[in-house]
Amino acid sequence: MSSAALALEGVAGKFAAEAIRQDGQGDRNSAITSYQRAIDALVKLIQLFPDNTLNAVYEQHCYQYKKRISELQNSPDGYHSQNDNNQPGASIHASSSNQTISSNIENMIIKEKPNVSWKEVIGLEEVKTALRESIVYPAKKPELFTLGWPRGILLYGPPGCGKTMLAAATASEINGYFINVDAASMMSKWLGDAEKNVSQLFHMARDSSKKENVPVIMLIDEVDSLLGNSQNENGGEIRVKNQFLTEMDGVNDKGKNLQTYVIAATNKPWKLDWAFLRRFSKRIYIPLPSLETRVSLFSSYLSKLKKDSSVNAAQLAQLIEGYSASDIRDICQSVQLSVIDEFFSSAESSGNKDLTRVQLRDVTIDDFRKTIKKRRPSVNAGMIEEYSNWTKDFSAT
Ligand SMILES: Nc1ncnc2c1ncn2[C@@H]1O[C@H](COP(=O)(O)OP(=O)(O)OP(=O)(O)O)[C@@H](O)[C@H]1O
Repeated sequence: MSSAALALEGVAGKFAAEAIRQDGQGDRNSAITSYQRAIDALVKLIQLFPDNTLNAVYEQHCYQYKKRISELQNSPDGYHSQNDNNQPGASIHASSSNQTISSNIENMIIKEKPNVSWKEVIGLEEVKTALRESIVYPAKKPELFTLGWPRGILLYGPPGCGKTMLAAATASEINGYFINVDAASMMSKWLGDAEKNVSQLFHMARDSSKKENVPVIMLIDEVDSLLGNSQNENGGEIRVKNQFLTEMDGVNDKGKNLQTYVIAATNKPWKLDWAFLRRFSKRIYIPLPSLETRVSLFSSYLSKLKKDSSVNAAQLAQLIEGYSASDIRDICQSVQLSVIDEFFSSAESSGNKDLTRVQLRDVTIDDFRKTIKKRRPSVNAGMIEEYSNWTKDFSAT
């Protein structure tokens, strides 16, 4: 989460805590004002950061605060309808309410049958082979694996190179559910006790797999944030980690009857300790795209662009060594946006309201050069060296 989002979240949390205290003391008017301020801060947070995975949780808080404001405004003493479990604050500090934690967890995870295919993941052929061997084959023919097979797979490497896509494509290949969880959000104070979140999550994955008899792939993104430096109020990182390890042991020991796989993803594998790594017996590096992959990435994006003959995937791929796949996508998008911008500006300045008469101009290689000049790769050379050092010591495919 960005520091601006964190700061805003802090403001909302402060008002909410104040509201709950005032509410508890029977200070109705102050409580209403503080609940309203908490709502305002949360609404702003949701508007400014629409992609934040915690937004569903914030919305739920807003709903509860609004409900409480209307109770306070409408009943003579404002207090008769409450009990401890449905106090508005119970879900913020949800340390004792399993039900709230469970609904929060369900809100923040996406359980879906994904429609990403292997073909859409460009390059990374060795990684796809490793995932086929570790997940796809055992899921399709478990009886062949008399010695068992690994359930925990770690994907590590720079951001934006396909870790999430690969996990989703694997789930799609075995026609399974894909549960995508952001570990940093799971540790957030808004979701209460992180230790319970972890067990709830595994419980839900196992349950879905058993009840519906489908394999489940659980992707835990930013898994390093489970293991330290979190904002967990109780400072319970060790307990969270132990809970996670226990759950992983449960998954690893279940034999061929359990079709639940845990893919952990991280950009900072060096933050993971051995107790953790031991449970992830496959550890696979997802590198920056090679020259060949960059050519394929550009070819794929260029095929959807209106361009002139100066634009050529092989030449562009040479220009952007060190960039990630998502950098490449962003560059192509940004080039397209700049010509679309021109399209609308020229239509407006010529007073031409009929957009069908204006022509979108072709993208040229110069458009790309300008955009690339303004945009640095999102990963630096120092980090790549760190990955390669870590790979020497810990990779396992
Ligand atoms: N190998 C790839 N082939 C095609 N597109 C890719 C590939 N890798 C990344 N992309 C593009 O970049 C976007 C981000 O990729 P993805 O989320 O899989 O990266 P990630 O490695 O999981 O990043 P992070 O570490 O930030 O979570 C994808 O939605 C896709 O558009």
